Parts: sequence; C-alpha cells; structure tokens
Amino acid sequence: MASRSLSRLAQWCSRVFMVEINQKTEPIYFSLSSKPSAHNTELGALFGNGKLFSVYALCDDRIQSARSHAQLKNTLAENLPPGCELLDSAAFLPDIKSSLIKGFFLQDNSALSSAERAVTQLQEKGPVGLCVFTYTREENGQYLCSAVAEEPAERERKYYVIPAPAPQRHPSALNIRNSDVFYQMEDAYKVLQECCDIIPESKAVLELVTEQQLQSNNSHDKRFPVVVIEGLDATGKTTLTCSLQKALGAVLLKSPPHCLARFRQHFDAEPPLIRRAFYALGNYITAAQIARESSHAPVIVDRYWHSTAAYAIATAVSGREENLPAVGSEIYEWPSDLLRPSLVLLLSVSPEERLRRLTHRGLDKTEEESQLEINHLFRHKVDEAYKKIQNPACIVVDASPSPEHVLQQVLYLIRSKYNLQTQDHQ
Ligand SMILES: Nc1ncnc2c1ncn2[C@@H]1O[C@H](COP(=O)(O)OP(=O)(O)OP(=O)(O)O)[C@@H](O)[C@H]1O
Ligand SMILES: Nc1ccn([C@@H]2O[C@H](COP(=O)(O)O)[C@@H](O)[C@H]2O)c(=O)n1
Repeated sequence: MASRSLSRLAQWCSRVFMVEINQKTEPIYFSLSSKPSAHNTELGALFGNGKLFSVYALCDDRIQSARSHAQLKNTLAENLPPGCELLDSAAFLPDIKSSLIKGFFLQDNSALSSAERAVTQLQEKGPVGLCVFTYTREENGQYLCSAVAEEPAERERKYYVIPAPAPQRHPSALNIRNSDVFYQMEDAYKVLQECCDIIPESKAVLELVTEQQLQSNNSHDKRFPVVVIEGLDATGKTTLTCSLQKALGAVLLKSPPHCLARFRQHFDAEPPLIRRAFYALGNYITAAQIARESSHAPVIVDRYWHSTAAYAIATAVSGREENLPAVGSEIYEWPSDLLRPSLVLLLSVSPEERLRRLTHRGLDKTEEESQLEINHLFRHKVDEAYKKIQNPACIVVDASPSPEHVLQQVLYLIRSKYNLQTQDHQ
C-alpha cells in the first residue's frame, strides 16, 4: 500500500490501534472516529500526560519496510530522554491476515520533548515514509488525533480517539505467514531474492540452496530413520546428537547446515523477515542432505523446522503466553514441501539446570538465546510453540539426568520405534 495513501488519516480510521504497555498486561486498543466516545477512561493509562505521538515507518518494499522499522526503533531508543516511554504499537484490521503494521507509541514527558525532535529529524531524512500521529487532550477529557502529514488538509483534520474492543485473536499473530514463518521454500527464496541488491550474501545463500536442491535425492524409496533433536540452547542437543551418531552409526546433520555457518552472524543482525527466511532456507538445504544420507544410514539432526518455527512464532507473538494461537492453527503446520523426519525429540530441562549448563559452558549466545535468559516469558513461549507444532509433533524427553542416562533413554525410544540395532560399544 503506497505510503502516501496510508498517511491519509481516513485510511487509518478503518484500523484498530494497539499499544503494549508491557509484555505482562493486556494491550490498550483504540480507534479513530469522527464522533467522541462517552467512555474514554480506559485510555487514561496510555494517554495520561506529556506529549504523545505514534510513528510508523512505511514504504511499499517489504524488505525496506522491515529494515526501516528496525532502524526507527534503534533511532528512537537511542534518543529517548529520561521520562520518555517507547512502547510497541501496531495498526491492524481485526482478524484480517497480513493487515498488521508495526510502529511505536511515544509518551514524551520530558521538558525538552527531544523525542519529538528526533522524530522530526527522521521525517526529514527518512527512513522512507514516516507516518506520525500526535494526540492532544481536550478540556472535556476527549482525546484528539491528527496526522503530521505532508498535505496541509491532512494536517488540519482531527479525529477523536475512542476505546476499541480487544480482537478475538491477538493481532501480533496476523502477519506470521511469510513474514516470520515460511511454509514453502519459494516464499523464503523470494525474500532473499529481494535482498540481493542490499545484502550481497543473499546471492551466495540462494546459490547454495539451488545447488543442494539439484543434488537432492527426491526418491522416497526405503529410508533409514531420521531423528531430530530439538530444544532450547544448553539442553544438551550437541552432546546427545554426537553420542547417538556413535551409538547408531548414524550420519549427523544440523540446521542451519555447515555451508551456511559463515553467513549466520550477518543474517542474525537482520530484521525477522530476512533472518527467518535465511533459517527457513537452511532447513531446505539440510532436508536435501537428509534425503541423500538417509538412503544408506540413520540420520540424526541437531535442530530443524521446529526450532525455526518455534523461535519465530514466540518472537512475533507479543505479550502473554496465552496470546499464542491454539494448537491446530495453520501457523503450526509443517511445510508441505519440506522433508518430514521420522521422530522429533524435544529435550527439556529445568530453567535452573539449563542456566547451570549455560554458565558452565561459557560460550557466547545469539541475541535471541540471550533473551531466553532474561526473559522467562519468551522462553515459555518458545517451549509452548515447540509443543503446538504437529505432524510431526515433538516427543518431550527429560534431559536433566546424566548424558549417559539421557542417551540410553533416547536409544530405547528409537529402538522401540524402529528396532534399530546399535553399534557395538567400542
Ligand atoms: N545430560 C547432561 N547433564 C549434564 N550436563 C550436560 C548434559 N548434556 C550436556 N551437558 C553440558 O551442558 C552444556 C551444554 O550442552 P550442549 O552444548 O550439548 O547443549 P546444546 O543444546 O547443544 O546447546 P546449544 O543449542 O546452545 O548449542 C555443555 O557444557 C555440556 O557438557
Ligand atoms: N533450524 C534452526 C536452527 C536455529 N535457529 C535459530 O538460531 C538460534 C540459535 O541456534 P543454535 O543452534 O546456534 O543455538 C535459535 O535461537 C533460532 O532462532 C533457527 O531459527 N532454525
């Protein structure tokens, strides 16, 4: 949708706005109307005092839009004077997929209102297409909204801010398909194709995907079992997968595959749309490797689509754990074009044990894994998302006991399902 058309306030009147005060309480929902509301008290918590405005970075190109949103957040956060609050905001059409536009709501209680100055400077130099709304409180307790738009007529137009009912489904789940989780290789592939001009590494990744697909053994004749080991970091996946490789004479693979290791740090720094497309394509490369290797030996995989989907969904769905869509939602469906493993085991340990192992291990973590430590809510959401994925679903394994005990437990699970002989112990 062209940014100019979106800056017309009227275009926004059909949308509901959501502002999240914090991750633990229900967001505040409001709309814009030509008529005042008799019940404005609910807005008091948000529209309490100070200068209030919301900012949306808009442009037609989804790659540039994703990057502009990330840049906007960094710029606003680094310019926030004490007393200012930067809250996540979004505008959406209730229950309409892909209608979510993410932005920010600023409460600027500072005397200098330097947050407003930061936004004004941004408007002058981009990112492309900023849409800024300002809010004022009238004597009669009504709140008015106006767009700081280019057209003078737009600048004069004011709308009442009125409370809106909470939607049936949490709006953060509206855009997941093909923005956070991909269900066809071609959809992830298109994202990186659109990045080639601004992220040169994308071309190399796409070439590896194409190369692996060409070598893929698509025949579905007899395959040896393919067992995926999943879990949060430091649950013991690497330790267990290495032991399983030895015990079963299996081939050990991982996702993302080794051939993408040199690109990971770069894509981990990109916004979700690009980062998740990268990991999705990593799964397709690993799938091609599984197809080849499982024709002659059992295959053990360290992380696969469950990880990609669970972390993406837990990141995209903001607020409380209950905001995650229920089991059976299409967002948990396995991609129809991605090789399905025979068995997926989800290693589970207590938060205390995981932290002990992390500390003991002392390795650095991705930003997202760091989030797992400081954000119990995020960790619970990842765990819950893992368990909601079906076909195949995860089998939860208590990975708290010793490495040998966990290995024997998992070998028993695999053998009882596949009557797989284990290698004689050397
Ligand atoms: N069953 C176990 N009991 C005690 N310590 C364990 C067990 N399994 C692994 N560890 C130790 O916990 C730490 C993390 O293990 P490991 O690297 O295998 O986890 P991981 O899930 O692969 O982590 P990541 O996903 O971050 O790579 C290591 O120091 C390892 O030696
Ligand atoms: N199939 C995968 C594997 C990983 N990720 C993302 O990478 C992060 C860390 O993975 P490590 O195995 O290096 O610990 C993890 O938090 C995921 O966000 C993925 O998306 N898909």
